[in-house]
Amino acid sequence: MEPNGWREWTAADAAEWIVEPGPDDDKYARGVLGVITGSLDYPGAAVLGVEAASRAGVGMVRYIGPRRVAAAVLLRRPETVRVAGRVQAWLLGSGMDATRRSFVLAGELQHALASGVPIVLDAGALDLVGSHTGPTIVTPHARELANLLASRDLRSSVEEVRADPAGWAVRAARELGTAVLLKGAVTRICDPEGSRFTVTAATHRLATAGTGDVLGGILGALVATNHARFAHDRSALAKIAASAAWVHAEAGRRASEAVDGGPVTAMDVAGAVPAVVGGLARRH
Ligand SMILES: NC(=O)C1=CN([C@@H]2O[C@H](COP(=O)(O)OP(=O)(O)OC[C@H]3O[C@@H](n4cnc5c(N)ncnc54)[C@H](OP(=O)(O)O)[C@@H]3O)[C@@H](O)[C@H]2O)[C@@H](O)CC1
Ligand SMILES: Nc1ncnc2c1ncn2[C@@H]1O[C@H](COP(=O)(O)OP(=O)(O)O)[C@@H](O)[C@H]1O
Repeated sequence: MEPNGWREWTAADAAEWIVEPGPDDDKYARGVLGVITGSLDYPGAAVLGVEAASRAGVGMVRYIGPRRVAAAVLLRRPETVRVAGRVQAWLLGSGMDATRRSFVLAGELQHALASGVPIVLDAGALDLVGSHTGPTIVTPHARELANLLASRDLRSSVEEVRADPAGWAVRAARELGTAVLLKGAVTRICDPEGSRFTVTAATHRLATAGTGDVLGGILGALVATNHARFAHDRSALAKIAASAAWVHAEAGRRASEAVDGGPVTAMDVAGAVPAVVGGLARRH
């Protein structure tokens, strides 16, 4: 246990948030994840997030985004659905630039935020925190958190956030009124209710482009598949986020182990996710 109530999330904890499909389940009952990510500048973020969500186990992924980005997503994951419809959770913002948001995209994001379902806000959608209506988690790295807080008149710099990530994550959760997942070698997850969890990465090889987009996909999938539990547990989102970070860290470790401790790509991490999820499910 770290000071001030921070607790390292374990495999046993994460296993509680892996939902196994049953005989009465269909794709809708398991949970549908809506994804609005990627851009013409960063199409890969959409591909990686959808790949990771699909690999983490979800009923269906609906992808909304530019036609050319959607084509790249479908090339990799042809089971992705492009038709709008009901979802149990949204993943918004990876690979987007908040300063270059089209009118159409702004409308789609607002529609998702007004839906009342749980939301994961990443990268280029972090500025939209506050217009959410359902349980929401923001998933910044240190620079993104510093920028987000500065835009809310909470003076902070990336140096300050790096010097005291725990303190700034808690401050952000209080200020924003949402759960916070602050990425780093130690990922910190907290919420306004007082949840405080850490996930310590087993390999620093995760510090490579796109692994955060993979984390977003894993988290989106776990939120969608745990949708029925939000009504009974006010800290559900923080616990799900810690579980997603644990799955991500373990997938990174296994992907690197598979190449004798060598380098991993973001797609390698996504590829290792099914075995990690399977291993957790075996603990049930
Ligand atoms: N494949 C994909 O589609 C991927 C898509 N991705 C998507 O990209 C989006 C942007 O997210 P991000 O976290 O990369 O950028 P961000 O927080 O805006 O910080 C940028 C700052 O970094 C700094 N900087 C730049 N170069 C540097 C250097 N050599 N050495 C040191 N510093 C350097 C630079 O600061 P400066 O040059 O001013 O010092 C700049 O201000 C986001 O939507 C994400 O999802 C990513 O996941 C990657 C894979
Ligand atoms: N030094 C490190 N050691 C282990 N994991 C790290 C390290 N630095 C970053 N990570 C992890 O890698 C991921 C990077 O995410 P992010 O910063 O959003 O990058 P990107 O936008 O390129 O996907 C996060 O899950 C973070 O926790």
